[in-house]
Amino acid sequence: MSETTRLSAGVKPYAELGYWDPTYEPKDTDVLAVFRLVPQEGVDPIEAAAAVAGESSTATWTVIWTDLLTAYERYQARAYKVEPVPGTDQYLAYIAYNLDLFEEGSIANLVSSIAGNVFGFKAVKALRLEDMRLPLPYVMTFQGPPHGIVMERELLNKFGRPLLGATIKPKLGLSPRSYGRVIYEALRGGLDFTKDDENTNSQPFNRWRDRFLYAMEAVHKAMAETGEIKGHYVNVTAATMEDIYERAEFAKELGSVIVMIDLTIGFSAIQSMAKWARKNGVLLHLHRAMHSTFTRQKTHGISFRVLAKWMRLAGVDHMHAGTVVGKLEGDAYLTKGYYTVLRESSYKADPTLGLYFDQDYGAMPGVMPVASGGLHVGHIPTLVHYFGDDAVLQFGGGTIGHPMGIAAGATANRVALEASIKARNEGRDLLREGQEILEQAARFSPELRAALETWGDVRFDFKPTDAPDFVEPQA
Ligand SMILES: O=C(COP(=O)(O)O)[C@H](O)[C@H](O)COP(=O)(O)O
Ligand SMILES: [Mg+2]
Repeated sequence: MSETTRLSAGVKPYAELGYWDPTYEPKDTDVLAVFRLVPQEGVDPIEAAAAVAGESSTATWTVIWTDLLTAYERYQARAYKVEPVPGTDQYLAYIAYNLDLFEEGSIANLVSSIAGNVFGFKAVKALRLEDMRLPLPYVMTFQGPPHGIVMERELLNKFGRPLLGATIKPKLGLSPRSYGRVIYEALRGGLDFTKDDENTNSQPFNRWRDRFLYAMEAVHKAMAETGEIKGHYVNVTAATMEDIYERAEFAKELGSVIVMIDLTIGFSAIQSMAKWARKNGVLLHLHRAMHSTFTRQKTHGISFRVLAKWMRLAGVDHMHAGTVVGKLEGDAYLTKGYYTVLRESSYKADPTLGLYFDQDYGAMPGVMPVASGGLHVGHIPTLVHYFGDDAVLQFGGGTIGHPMGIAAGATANRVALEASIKARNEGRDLLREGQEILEQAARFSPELRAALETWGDVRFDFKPTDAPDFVEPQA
């Protein structure tokens, strides 16, 4: 476009200002984003896509002469592909951003850029950030997980199987001493970890310092009795960074191998804690509290796969990533896609897993995904089938609700897991033969037998899908 055209004042379509360029070939170093976009009635989808590209990079609503004081063409994001989603009013808009638009190593900057204003644009009825490709030179400006999956296994000295955990329940109301007793029972019974819940912070009936003391006493006792390394995710979530550091330091002093934060503390606080965790040799567990407010709707918000990618870069060792089978929503194939985003060193685009772009993380370690929410022993073969070894499987109610007690609940989970791993290693099909494998193991485990009798029928309406119910349209 000539500079005279550009310079003439007034409001011009974003598409005409260079924010739409179907001939653009994305560079290896570009940040790529794909948005699911529903334009308002009467709005051209290409103009809507160009508007998103404009607002998330350099543009404002009218032509401004100061653009000419910059290398504006370099800084303009470009919508380069807009595809209709058949049978809907939706479009997939692909946008490329020059790497210079982003500050190194800042999730806050990335989110303010890509999601700053565009979700409130009048031109779009709905908008969802489906996926992003983050180029390796940009990935390398982030610290990433403080330790990662490989180092976590070395620290814990646990290999060849998923790890087992439990959220302490009831999540609110227990006194510190009773709380510690639940931790001790669950760990001595066979779990690797127990965990504070997302809203277990420092309530009047259970202040953080007291909770940490009793929790860590329980952990040390269970370790001494079992000869295994154990952990309790002490939730250090608090109102200010000073408070968070104070709690994390105290957890470390008490010998905790892991601390926990909630997503609600914010992206920069998470990055600060990632640095603290690496410096102090403590694992960092992230609960995704609040994520469903923006990840759940299918046409508006931000996909969980994008959040998972951001959190890997921000730097956590664990992240809740869905279960497929439990009490919370989640499609099997899309959830597998989230696990891929968290764990693999690199992967190729795969529409069946909801992965729109290739991604290369270089040497950045993987995050251990955590499956949690409404799980019980009956789910274990399916979970191992879908997620393999590098995951934490967590059973709160499914440990603490066991009719023979908490330690028995933990033992039932450990036996079911080890039986499933043995069967898988012998080449058995965990999806088809899961029930039979558990029944066989229960012959030698009264704890597993009782767990199956109590929860065996609780399915949360789960039906294993053989094929994804979601396939993205091809151009
Ligand atoms: O309290 C629990 C699980 O308790 P229970 O095992 O008794 O259901 C966790 O907060 C959820 O796992 C959150 O879900 P997600 O991990 O999917 O974010
Ligand atoms: Mg919870």
